[in-house]
Amino acid sequence: MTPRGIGEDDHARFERPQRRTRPRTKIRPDYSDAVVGMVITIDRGRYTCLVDDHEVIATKARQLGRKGVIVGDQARLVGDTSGADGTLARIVEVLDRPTVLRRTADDDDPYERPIVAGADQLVVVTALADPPPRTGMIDRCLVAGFDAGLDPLLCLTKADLASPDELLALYQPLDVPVEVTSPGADLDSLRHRLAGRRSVFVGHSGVGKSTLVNALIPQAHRSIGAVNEVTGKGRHTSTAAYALRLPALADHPDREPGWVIDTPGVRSFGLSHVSRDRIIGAFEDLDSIARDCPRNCSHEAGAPDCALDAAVERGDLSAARLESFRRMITTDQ
Ligand SMILES: Nc1nc2c(ncn2[C@@H]2O[C@H](COP(=O)(O)OP(=O)(O)OP(=O)(O)O)[C@@H](O)[C@H]2O)c(=O)[nH]1
Ligand SMILES: [Zn+2]
Repeated sequence: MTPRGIGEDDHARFERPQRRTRPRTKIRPDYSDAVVGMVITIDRGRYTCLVDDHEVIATKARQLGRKGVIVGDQARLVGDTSGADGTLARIVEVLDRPTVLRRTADDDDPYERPIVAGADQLVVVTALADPPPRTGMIDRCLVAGFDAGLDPLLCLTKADLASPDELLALYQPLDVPVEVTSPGADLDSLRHRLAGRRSVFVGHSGVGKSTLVNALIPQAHRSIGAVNEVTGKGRHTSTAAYALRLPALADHPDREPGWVIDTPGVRSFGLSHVSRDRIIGAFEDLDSIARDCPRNCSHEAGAPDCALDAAVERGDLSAARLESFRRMITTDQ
C-alpha cells in the first residue's frame, strides 16, 4: 500500500461519520422476548402494528437495512411494546411473506413496489359511472393479482348511476366473481366473500372504496380521512395502505372475520414485473392447453403457433374466454 493510499483512507475516515458495521459486542442480540405484530399502516417511517389487540408504534431497527416493511407484514418487535402513548418499539425482523402484491408506477418503471403482504384476495373496485369504468385498469389489477397468487373479486360500485350489464358480460368468460353495489345496498353477499380472508381493495380515486369500507366496517371512518394517532393531526393524505379488521358475520360469530386492506386510489397499475407464466397458471384450462405452446409464447393475439388458437379451432376452448384472457394480458392502458 502506498503512503498516499493510506493518507486518503485516513482522510475519508475522518470526513465521514463513523459507520458502525458490527454490533458493539460479540454477543448476538437475543430477541427471544420479541412479540409478533401485524403492520396495519405506515406513515413517515412509523409503523403501526397490531400486537394482540393493541396498537404499537414502531420504527425499523437499523439491522433491517434497506429491507422494506409493508402493510400486512408479520413483524417481530422489541423494546417498549406496551403501546402506551409516546412509546416506540423496534421492528427487528419480518416473517416470511405468504404473498406479496406489487405494482410498478408504470410499465417502464424498473422498481417494483411491494404494496401489501399476506393478502389472499384482490378486490378490484370500479365505479360503473363517475368516474367511468376503464377495463384497462381492471385488467391490469387482475393481472397483478393473478401474478401475486391472489383470488380476484370485481366489485362494481355506483350501480344507481349505470347498469353493470356490459361489464358483467365482459368478465363472465374469465369466471371472475363480481359483486355489484349501490348506496344502501345489501352487502351480505360481499361480506360472505370477504369473511375469513385478507382482501386488498384497489381502484382509481373516487370509485367509492372508502364508502364501501365504511359500510363494511362502521368504525373505520375512512371517508373522514385517517386521523394520525402519532402526531394527532387531522386529515392528511396517506400514501400507505391501511389494514382494518372486519366485524364477525352475524350468522357465523365464531368464524375468523378477516381483514380488509384499503389502498390509496392509484392512477395506473404498472406491470413491468409480471410473469406471463404465473398469470396463465391462474387459469387451469388455459394453462394445460398452453403447455403445447412454443417456448416463450406470449399467448397474445397473433402469437405464432399459440396452442390457445388451435384449441379454439378444435372446439376445446371458447373463443370468448380466449378473447377475454387476451384482452386482460394485453397491457395497453
Ligand atoms: N351515486 C353513488 N355515489 C357513490 C357511491 N359510492 C360512493 N359514492 C360517492 O363517490 C365519491 C367518492 O367516494 P369515496 O368512497 O371517497 O371514493 P374512494 O374510492 O375512496 O376515493 P379515494 O379515497 O380518493 O381513493 C363520494 O362522493 C361518494 O359519496 C355509490 O354507490 N353511488
Ligand atoms: Zn401461447
